[in-house]
Amino acid sequence: MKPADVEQQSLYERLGGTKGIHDLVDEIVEAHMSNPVIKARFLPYKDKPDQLIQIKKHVVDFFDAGSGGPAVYTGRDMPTTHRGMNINEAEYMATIDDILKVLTEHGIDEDTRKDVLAILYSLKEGILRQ
Ligand code: HEM
Repeated sequence: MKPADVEQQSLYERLGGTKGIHDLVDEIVEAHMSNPVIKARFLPYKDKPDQLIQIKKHVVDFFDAGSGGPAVYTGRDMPTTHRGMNINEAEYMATIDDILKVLTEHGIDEDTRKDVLAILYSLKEGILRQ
C-alpha cells in the first residue's frame, strides 16, 4: 500500500477496526495483569469475570469511538472512572508502555502508534491523581 493510501485510512481502520481493537484490548489487559508496576490494580478483576467483560467492552468502545469507529461509548468519563485510584506517573507510563508494546507486536506501524500515544497523552490530566 502506498503512503498516501495509509494516510487516508482513519485511525480506526489502521487499528484493524472493531475486531482489531477488541484483540488489542484483550492483550493489553493481559499485559497489565503481568506488569509489576500495575498488576495489583488489575488482578482483582480475574475474580470478577462479569465486571471484567464489561470494563473491556467499555475500553474497546472508547478506542473504537475515539479513533473514528462506529461504536458509542457508554462508560464513564476518565476522571470519574479513575476517581479514588490516585494513579501516579509511573503507573500511567506503565499502561502506555504496555499499550505500545502490544501495538508493535500486532504490526501496527510507527505513525499509527504515535497517533495513539498522542491521544493517550492528551487524557493524562483526567487520569492522574484523581
Ligand atoms: C492510559 C490511559 C487510560 C485510558 C484511556 C483508560 C481508559 C479506561 C476506560 C475506558 C475504562 C472503562 C470505564 C468504564 O467501564 O466506565 C477504564 C477502567 C479502569 N482503568 Fe483505566 N485508563 C487509562 C489508564 C489507567 C491507569 C494508568 C490505570 C491504573 C494503573 C487504570 C486503571 C483502571 C481500572 C482499575 C479500571 C476499572 C475501573 C472499574 O472498576 O470500573 N487506567 N480505564
